[in-house]
Amino acid sequence: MPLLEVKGLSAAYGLVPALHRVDFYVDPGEVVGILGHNGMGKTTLMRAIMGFVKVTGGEIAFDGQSLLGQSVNARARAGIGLVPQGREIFPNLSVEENLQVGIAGAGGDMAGTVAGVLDLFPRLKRLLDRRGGALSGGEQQLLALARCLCRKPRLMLLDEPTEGIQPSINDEISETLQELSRRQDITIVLVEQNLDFITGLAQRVYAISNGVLDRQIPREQLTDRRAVSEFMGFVTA
Ligand SMILES: Nc1ncnc2c1ncn2[C@@H]1O[C@H](COP(=O)(O)OP(=O)(O)OP(=O)(O)O)[C@@H](O)[C@H]1O
Repeated sequence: MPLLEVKGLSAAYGLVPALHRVDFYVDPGEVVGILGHNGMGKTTLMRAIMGFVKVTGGEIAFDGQSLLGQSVNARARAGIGLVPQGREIFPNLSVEENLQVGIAGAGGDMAGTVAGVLDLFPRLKRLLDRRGGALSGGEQQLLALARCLCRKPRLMLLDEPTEGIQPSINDEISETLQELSRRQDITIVLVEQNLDFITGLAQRVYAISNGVLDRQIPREQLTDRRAVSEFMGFVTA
């Protein structure tokens, strides 16, 4: 059974449609990529799964249970974690405090959880006392990923983790996510415009274009930029 199954999902902002009958699934342990240009509906899709965007039709099932009608908090408790675009961190808290703040009061071994997550982020380990706002964009993205992991999600939704980030840190983010998917029982859905990043990580890749997501890009075509452009809704000359 898929861990996440999205069927015929539609969403709109007022009268303007943003997602049209989106269909895809993610099996447990997979890294699935969704490739799309600006404004094609990637963020809307991630936010709809997390419960921030009202859906107008279709179904989202997580672990066999419908998510529709469930609050954002209930979805988070069920094991879904969103790392939003724009690296949601607290700029005035230190790196260490940023990691603690989301799980304070949740019970359990907070120090152990933070230490376990930091094992995957050697760069952050060296910056524990640095204010979030004084980190580079790439370091902030690593911190946003680490913050999400402290809540021990089973499914991570990543909204354009490489946006505006230096290629050198992209490689580090990619390696961290690869290591994470090898080491832990975690499933990842990643929306991106960055083809190289997505093909380096994802086992399967879908294309989203104008809110329509119904086609997986065959693995062997991911190296053919013209074919990928066509899947993304732009036919090159
Ligand atoms: N709050 C909103 N109100 C009205 N329209 C919106 C809102 N948010 C997004 N849209 C519109 O919905 C469509 C999809 O936007 P979305 O942010 O999901 O795209 P995206 O693929 O994530 O783009 P980007 O790569 O630029 O972040 C766009 O046409 C956008 O203008």
